[in-house]
Amino acid sequence: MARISCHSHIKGLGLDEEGNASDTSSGLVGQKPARESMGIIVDMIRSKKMAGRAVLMAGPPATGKTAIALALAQELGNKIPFSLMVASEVYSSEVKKTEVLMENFRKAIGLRLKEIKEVYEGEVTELVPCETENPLGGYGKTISNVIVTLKTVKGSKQLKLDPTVYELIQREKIEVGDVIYIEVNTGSVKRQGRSDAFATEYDLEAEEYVPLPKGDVHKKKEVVQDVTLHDIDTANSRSDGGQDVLSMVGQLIKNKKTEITDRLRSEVNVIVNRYIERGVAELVPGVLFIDEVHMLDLECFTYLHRALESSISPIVIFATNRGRTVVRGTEDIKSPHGLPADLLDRTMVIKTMPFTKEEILQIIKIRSQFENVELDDEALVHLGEIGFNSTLRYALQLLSPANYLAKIYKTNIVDLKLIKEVADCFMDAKTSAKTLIKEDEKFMK
Ligand SMILES: Nc1ncnc2c1ncn2[C@@H]1O[C@H](COP(=O)(O)OP(=O)(O)OP(=O)(O)O)[C@@H](O)[C@H]1O
Repeated sequence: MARISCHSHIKGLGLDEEGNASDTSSGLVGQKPARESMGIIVDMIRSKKMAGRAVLMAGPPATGKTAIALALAQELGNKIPFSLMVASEVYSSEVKKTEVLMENFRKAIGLRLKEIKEVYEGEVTELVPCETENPLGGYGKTISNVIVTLKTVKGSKQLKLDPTVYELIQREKIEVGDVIYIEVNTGSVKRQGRSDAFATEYDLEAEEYVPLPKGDVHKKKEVVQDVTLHDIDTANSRSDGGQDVLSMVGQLIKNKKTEITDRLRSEVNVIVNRYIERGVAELVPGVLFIDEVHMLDLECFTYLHRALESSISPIVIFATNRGRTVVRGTEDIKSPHGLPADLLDRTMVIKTMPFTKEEILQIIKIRSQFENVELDDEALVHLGEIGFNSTLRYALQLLSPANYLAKIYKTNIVDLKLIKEVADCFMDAKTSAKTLIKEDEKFMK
């Protein structure tokens, strides 16, 4: 069963070519001004004019701040890094607050490495392993070499390769008809996809089809790899980490937070800067999204202020649903959104507004389709009412239990009676708060 998260229905900002938002598009409903402002930010990020800036998304709970930020990530695609954190993540007993922030900052800064490699590239037209008697005796046979013929638009070439390369070919599951390249220096083999000539007529396929390469089989090729600074830090924190950024990229391992020291980071920065100066690498400032930013304290804000001014800063997007509140880490300094005045001054604020009844109905409809919940009209209208009178989140959360009840009652359609039944089972936050106040009043009497 596929897992569905609360934002899975969001596929992008849903803007047209001129950057205007329609009522409902790409899973997003309403919030047109906020979506259009985000659209401008996407363009500025793409043209690299946004680094070191901060954006604050402010609005009441469940008005789509996180949803719009995730839509921005979808618009940016996977070549621009996007790192998402919730502010309370910084409070760990093992890792310093600033360390957590620094790690997320570096996850949001990408590096595009370009390397000119000498390769053999083409579509495999022949793949024949040659066997010989095992030189150590015994009955088995061993592979002495492998014959691979590669074809390009310009011509074809037969290569006689070492048995170790054959192992790599097997590991990459390469067959005749695949387009591959073999690096001359390292012997590593990379499968780029299946040749266009084998493309089928299916509407949906897992296979990626690539055109027949141009030029000679033996050539110099520019290979591009996208990594983040955090990837390089982690690769380097290994005891056997290499000295060369490019060689380290291939050795990415699991996170080992405590091993990445400030010294290591500054060493990585020096190497990265050298690569940038030589034109081998290009810095790609990405996006760091910090949700519930009012949870950060003064120490974190001071750190953020400094980090935003550094030459390699990503774009930072904050989100909060608080109005005027005390800045954490101070005695009683109140500030809008719980952000210190100087940091607030640096940010551009995007506002999200409460949804109308129509918009709430539309979102519930999209979600019910996404979660495969068949609602009848009355049930949909009633859920809309619930969403409008309590919160959108509460209405969305009732969908799954209602569907579950429907299964118990052996029906496929969730009707008004079922929605009323689940709404009786689970209380929303507002009703719960009112009940508690009443209880308190009774107690005081
Ligand atoms: N404009 C929208 N279109 C479609 N779905 C939306 C929209 N806005 C919010 N949603 C959905 O409503 C739910 C709540 O939204 P979200 O978590 O983004 O709110 P939020 O503003 O970040 O809330 P909070 O301030 O409590 O963190 C999510 O499931 C989200 O996908």
